[in-house]
Amino acid sequence: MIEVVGLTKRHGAKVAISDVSFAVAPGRVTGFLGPNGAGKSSTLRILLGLDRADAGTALIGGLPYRKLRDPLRTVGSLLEGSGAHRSRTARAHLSWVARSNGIPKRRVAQALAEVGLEHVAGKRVGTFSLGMGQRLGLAAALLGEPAALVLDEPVNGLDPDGIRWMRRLLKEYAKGGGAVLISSHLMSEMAEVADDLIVISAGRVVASGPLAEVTAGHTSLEEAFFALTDPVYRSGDAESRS
Ligand SMILES: Nc1ncnc2c1ncn2[C@@H]1O[C@H](COP(=O)(O)OP(=O)(O)OP(=O)(O)O)[C@@H](O)[C@H]1O
Repeated sequence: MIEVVGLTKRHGAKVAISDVSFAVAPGRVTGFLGPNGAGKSSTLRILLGLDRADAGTALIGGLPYRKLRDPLRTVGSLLEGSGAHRSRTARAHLSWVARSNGIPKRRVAQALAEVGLEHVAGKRVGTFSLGMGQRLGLAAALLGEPAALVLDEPVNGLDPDGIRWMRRLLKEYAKGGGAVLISSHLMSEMAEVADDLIVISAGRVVASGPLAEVTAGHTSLEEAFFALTDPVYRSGDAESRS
């Protein structure tokens, strides 16, 4: 469903990502895991047509985002908050998104219910907590009933109940055949929700595959992660030092 091949992006002399390749399959939750600054947002911004790569391709359903006819019907996304205007109500915001993307009006109430915001549909977005804003952003992502979801740090700002709810929603979405790509720097989160994992460090993919495969030979995802991302381990110096 999502295919990224050889993606490279520089900001001046700084290489944000280098030769990043991975695939996201339908019916699976794929976790994009890496420390802050590893290149997750840079990759997702290119995938969603918000930035251009210096090399490589990023395809969703076989097309680059900018070539999709009805993007929100193919891929729903959440990057840094809901993007809604503070003076708009949640319902007005989603109605506007629906109208401008050829999505039937009935989906507005449905999406609000799917994220548990139906009781605050008439409230201004400016009064929302961080968690409510995340839910609204997710409602916009779900609006077009897309085949793929791409979410950058979706549990940010959610309380423990909200985190559990988000996990369930993403798992259900994948169970229904959706391809879900979520980024996070939280290992515990990924261990709970991901079927497949892509680990990125310093702009490069250092491991990818089913969660069990990536963690094989390690006692936990945390241990696997440090073994994969610590340059000392990676170069094999860990053994030669002992
Ligand atoms: N517009 C920019 N100009 C200069 N450098 C940038 C720009 N955007 C990203 N970078 C650099 O590229 C690298 C990757 O950043 P990116 O935001 O993609 O990482 P990330 O994994 O999403 O981390 P975070 O979770 O902190 O956002 C970082 O070193 C960052 O400083």
